[in-house]
Amino acid sequence: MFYTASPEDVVSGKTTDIYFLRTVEVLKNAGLTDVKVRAEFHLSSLPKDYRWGLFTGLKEVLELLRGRRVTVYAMPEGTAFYENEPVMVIEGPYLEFAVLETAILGILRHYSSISTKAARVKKAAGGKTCLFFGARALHPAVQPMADRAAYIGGCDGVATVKGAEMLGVKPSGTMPHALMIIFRAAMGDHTLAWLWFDRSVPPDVPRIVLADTFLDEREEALLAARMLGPRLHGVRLDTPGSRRGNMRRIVEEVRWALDLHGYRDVKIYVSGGLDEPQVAALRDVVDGFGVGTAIAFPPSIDLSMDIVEVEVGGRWVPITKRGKLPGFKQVYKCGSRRAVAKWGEPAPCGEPLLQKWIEEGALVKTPPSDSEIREYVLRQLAELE
Ligand SMILES: O=P(O)(O)OC[C@H]1C[C@H](OP(=O)(O)OP(=O)(O)O)[C@H](O)[C@@H]1O
Ligand SMILES: [Zn+2]
Repeated sequence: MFYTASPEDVVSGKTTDIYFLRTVEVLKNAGLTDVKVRAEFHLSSLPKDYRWGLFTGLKEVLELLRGRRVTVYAMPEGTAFYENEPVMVIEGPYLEFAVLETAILGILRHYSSISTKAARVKKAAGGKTCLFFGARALHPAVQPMADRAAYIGGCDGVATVKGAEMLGVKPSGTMPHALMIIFRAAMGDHTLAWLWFDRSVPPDVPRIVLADTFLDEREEALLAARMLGPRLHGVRLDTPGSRRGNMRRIVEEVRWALDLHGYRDVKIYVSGGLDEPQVAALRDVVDGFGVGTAIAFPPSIDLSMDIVEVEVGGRWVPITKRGKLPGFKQVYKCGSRRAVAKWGEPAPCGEPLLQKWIEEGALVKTPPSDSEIREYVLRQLAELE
């Protein structure tokens, strides 16, 4: 048995915090079943050193809310946002979505945390390829959403079959150290693993060999280049921490040696324990990165939901708990600046960001594809600090 919730559990509200079930009971007993609210999703403080967040997870939230008597306004999935900006607003009878608040926040926070970190790593990579290798850090049941979050956040590829299938892309990956270990033990020569890899995998799979298992990276890279010649697409250096020292110098030495021997086309990829600083430090000497744990377990984008208006006697009354800003708000993108204004007031500048996606339970706007969201994110990355 896996300790995972089924889609039915989620849609039926079974994954809710218990106090929402009790809240529903109390409101029903008090005859307050039809009170309509406007509930705003926002965050008060970004993680340390973060200047923006990336709003993702909307596609699944719309799936969850479809058919419920609510109207949903939200920034398009993949929009960069700042502190105290509403990213989404749910309007309708509170009891229509009270037991879904936990799930909605869980979807938005988990997606946005991974996507924001993926975007930061992709930005640190300065245009170089950045593959998400983090499946092994996660419970397999949620792994496809992590792949989607990393992909729409800007990663160029994902490594799992299921994640790639759901995204409609080919899975990206190279080979594990296990392959060379077995060939070394069973046939006395770990480089035979590369030969059998080349003979075995489909022709469209790039021949990227792991060149750090037993020998020095420069040595293994040259052995691979000599063995596979023009069939060798690249080498992956996943150097163990005990040998890592100055990774940049190791990469520069491998690059120099490959070029010296006429293998200028062989690319160099690096993986293993990478985060933003290491990616930024290596981006001018490598052709791409494999990043796992740092994206799979990112700092939390702490979105929260707060009621900001309640309908009383047919009129919307602004109301919030202390520390929040009452009232239904729109966010305007004014060039590189943002403005938040009361919904319905004249636009202070630029373009409104929150759009209507669901009206009274019916989807009124088609969500973009995952690759369109990723392109949208990459366009924004260029102007984000
Ligand atoms: O989570 P990260 O620290 O960013 O690491 C991500 C990489 C590194 C790891 O190497 P190994 O653990 O050696 O695994 P394998 O031999 O199976 O490639 C594996 O290749 C992951 O894809
Ligand atoms: Zn390994």
